[in-house]
Amino acid sequence: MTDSAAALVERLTTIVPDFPKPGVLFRDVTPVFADPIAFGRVCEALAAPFAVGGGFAAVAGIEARGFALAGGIAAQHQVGVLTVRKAGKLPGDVLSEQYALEYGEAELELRPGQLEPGTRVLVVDDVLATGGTAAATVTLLERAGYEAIGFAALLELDGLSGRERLEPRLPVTTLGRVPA
Ligand SMILES: O=P(O)(O)OC[C@H]1O[C@H](OP(=O)(O)OP(=O)(O)O)[C@H](O)[C@@H]1O
Ligand SMILES: Nc1ncnc2[nH]cnc12
Repeated sequence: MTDSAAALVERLTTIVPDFPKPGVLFRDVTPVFADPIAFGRVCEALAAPFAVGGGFAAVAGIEARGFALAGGIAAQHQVGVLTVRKAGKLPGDVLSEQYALEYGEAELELRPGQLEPGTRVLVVDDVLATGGTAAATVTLLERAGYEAIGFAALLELDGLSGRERLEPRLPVTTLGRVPA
């Protein structure tokens, strides 16, 4: 039988204890990216709920693992990619947002003016934990004048309220829930 995208994520994701800090159970999804069948299939599954209705005209990938997913989805749907990067990586004028993580503080940046105002953008990342990263990304996209139409991730971590934080702002799809 053909494995579903959710089954592939469950089977291929590995758990790394105490990374990047003691006490964190890190979910490493990079084996999903390395598997040619799984990568295409998860990209299809992440975007499918958002391809109906008005669809999306761009995909925003969050550094770092969101970049791979955004590229895969964008190629399948023939739309462009926006890269949402950690502070200090993008040249020129940037919009910045600070946020809190499961394991620290960080800042994300986006170059404005790359797409038409009102462009419908799907936001993608590997893992939804507290939702701080995704919320900061949605804020950056809105500040740039775009419409964030949904958030999609491979995994969400239970008990960190990421979904609860995001759903008042936009629809959320993930391919699996795992303990934090
Ligand atoms: O929902 P949150 O609590 O905000 O956490 C989710 C974020 O944490 C991880 O990235 P990380 O910040 O570790 O950076 P990396 O991609 O550079 O490893 C993950 O890839 C998400 O982007
Ligand atoms: N436990 C975790 N595993 C992978 N990515 C994460 N981002 C935040 N928490 C994470």
